[in-house]
Amino acid sequence: MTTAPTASHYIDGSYAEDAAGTAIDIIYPATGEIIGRVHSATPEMVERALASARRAQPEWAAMTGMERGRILRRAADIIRDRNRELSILETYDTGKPLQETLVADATSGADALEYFGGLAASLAGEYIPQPGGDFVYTIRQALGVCVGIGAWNYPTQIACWKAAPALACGNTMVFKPSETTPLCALKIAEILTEAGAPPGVFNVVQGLGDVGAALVNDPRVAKVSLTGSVPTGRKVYAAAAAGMKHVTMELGGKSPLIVFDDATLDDAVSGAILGNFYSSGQVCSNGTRVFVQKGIRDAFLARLCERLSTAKLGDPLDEATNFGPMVSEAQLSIVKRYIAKGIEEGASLAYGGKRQPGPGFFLEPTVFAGVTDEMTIAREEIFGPVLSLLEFDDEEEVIGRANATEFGLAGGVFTNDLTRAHRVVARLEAGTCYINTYNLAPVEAPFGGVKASGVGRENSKEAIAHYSEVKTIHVAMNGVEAPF
Ligand SMILES: NC(=O)c1ccc[n+]([C@@H]2O[C@H](COP(=O)([O-])OP(=O)(O)OC[C@H]3O[C@@H](n4cnc5c(N)ncnc54)[C@H](O)[C@@H]3O)[C@@H](O)[C@H]2O)c1
Ligand SMILES: C[N+](C)(C)CCCC=O
Repeated sequence: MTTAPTASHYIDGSYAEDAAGTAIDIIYPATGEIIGRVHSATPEMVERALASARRAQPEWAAMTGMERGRILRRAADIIRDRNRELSILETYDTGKPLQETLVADATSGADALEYFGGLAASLAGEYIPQPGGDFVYTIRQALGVCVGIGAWNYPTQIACWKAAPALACGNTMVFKPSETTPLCALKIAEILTEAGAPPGVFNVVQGLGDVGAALVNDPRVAKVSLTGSVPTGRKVYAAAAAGMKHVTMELGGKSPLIVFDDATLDDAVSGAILGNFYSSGQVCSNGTRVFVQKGIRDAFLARLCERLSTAKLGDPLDEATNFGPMVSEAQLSIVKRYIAKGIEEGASLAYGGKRQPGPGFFLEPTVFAGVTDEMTIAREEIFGPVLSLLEFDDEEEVIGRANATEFGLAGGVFTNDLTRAHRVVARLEAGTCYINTYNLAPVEAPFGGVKASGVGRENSKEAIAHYSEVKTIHVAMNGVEAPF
């Protein structure tokens, strides 16, 4: 399978190239080898993409929801048919194990296209009766040209989670993938064209933050949806506000996962594994602050370390591998610095912590015990396979500590006392909470954060409100009275 893309960008229904743009190497995280190259979009490419999206939008919005939905659902079918090929590409782009990408990436993208394709025909307004037979009705209209900007951990999923609701509502999109993972969004663009999306409906341009900023600042853009870190979110939100644009911000987290004494031990350990080591820990919603009640603490730590010793690190294309490399040397270095900081500040390294010898960006799953709330590893998003274990005594205490963060993406609780479970999640300051499970994100359910972790929601019917506007129309049936 060739991984090198046909060209860097996808504009107006076909691939486009401008070699004048700065070259960006595509590096396979498992070997460190360069497997392709794209060029950052020049101002001319950005202009072509925005002009194409602008041109295509009225015609796309004028199609019925049924017609748009049919195209999105066809794209979902094509993605499912090519799941293996797309999953391999996702693995080359990110390094995530094929075992994982086969079930979590293109499939999640297909779910989004199928779900919003199904909703597209039902996007309707309201009829509101008024005195004397007058009435008001509302219609739901597209915003116009939307910009999507992606992070590197879920390149296919992020492209689809943004494109599907945007396109279902009659918007067009210019999407900029992360510079670290430029491959997968191009395939989604190609597939949407194959499914019947007119030229310009979904465009992809490559580049770093400057290209993202050029898109966000363009006056033709009505909405910006970013998946990325909080610092980038602050910049993008501010730039969008200057243009009074709509935003969706899917940002970082430092989520609490609370394990009470009465939890089923192996389920709680499974939750901690899913919430810390899936995608080598590079997941926004990860429950990286694992608060364990004192009575179960030793058993939890022992069982966690025992189960981590069975993780299979290695070639991500081998379907037996369940723990892959970090996405890049740069991200690995960031995480190694956090590990060093954890040791320096007095946390006890209970498992892992070392880079694997050989090529690629492999880092062992890492567990710190004896972590306190003030330590850097308990406060900052690490975005790597590092779990911090903190101890607690009682419910009231742990809720206060869990909420003592600027982030608010997710939170979880493991307990067999379901009354307590509901009581605790009701008080967690988080957009998505889990009871006796962790890190699920089906397309039918809203996903997003509160506090610094984000604005708006992706997925579910909630996303429709973030990609459309309501127009109110007042109709008089009995003439018009005026004071003079
Ligand atoms: N909440 C979620 O759903 C979610 C999902 C995945 C990742 N994330 C977060 O993403 C982060 C990791 O991804 P990352 O390192 O790619 O994030 P990042 O913030 O460095 O970059 C995200 C994207 O923004 C672009 N960008 C950077 N500066 C910009 C600017 N000034 N204007 C416009 N665009 C700009 C980048 O090129 C990239 O495409 C983590 O914080 C993680 O928690 C959040
Ligand atoms: C589907 N997951 C695993 C919750 C990932 C959502 C996107 C965050 O990084």
